Amino acid sequence: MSETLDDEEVERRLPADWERDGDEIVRTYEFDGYPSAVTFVNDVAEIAEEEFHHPEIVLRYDEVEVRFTTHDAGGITEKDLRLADHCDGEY
Ligand SMILES: C[C@H](O)[C@H](O)[C@H]1CNC2=NC(N)=NC(=O)C2=N1
Repeated sequence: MSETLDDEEVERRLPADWERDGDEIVRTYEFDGYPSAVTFVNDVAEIAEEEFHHPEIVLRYDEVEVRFTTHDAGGITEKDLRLADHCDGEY
């Protein structure tokens, strides 16, 4: 099982544009409209399934909020940081 990262390491390694919210990391991506937001959600869902590490996603008209935490570990792990990078790569 993945080990949770300590506060300093999360702060140091959190990708730009991501924030920490308790035991989660979160980023809100902005889009020019709903269709492109939905496309992004599908891209994220594909990666999440490939990596078997799934975010909470809130789909709004022109933005998508993505939240990661590692439920199995009860906090933020390497997996969350890695998936955050994957999501940024799809944006
Ligand atoms: C049984 C457990 O849900 C699975 O091992 C996977 C599925 N996707 C997951 N996604 C996230 N974000 N955290 C997990 O701990 C996790 N676990």
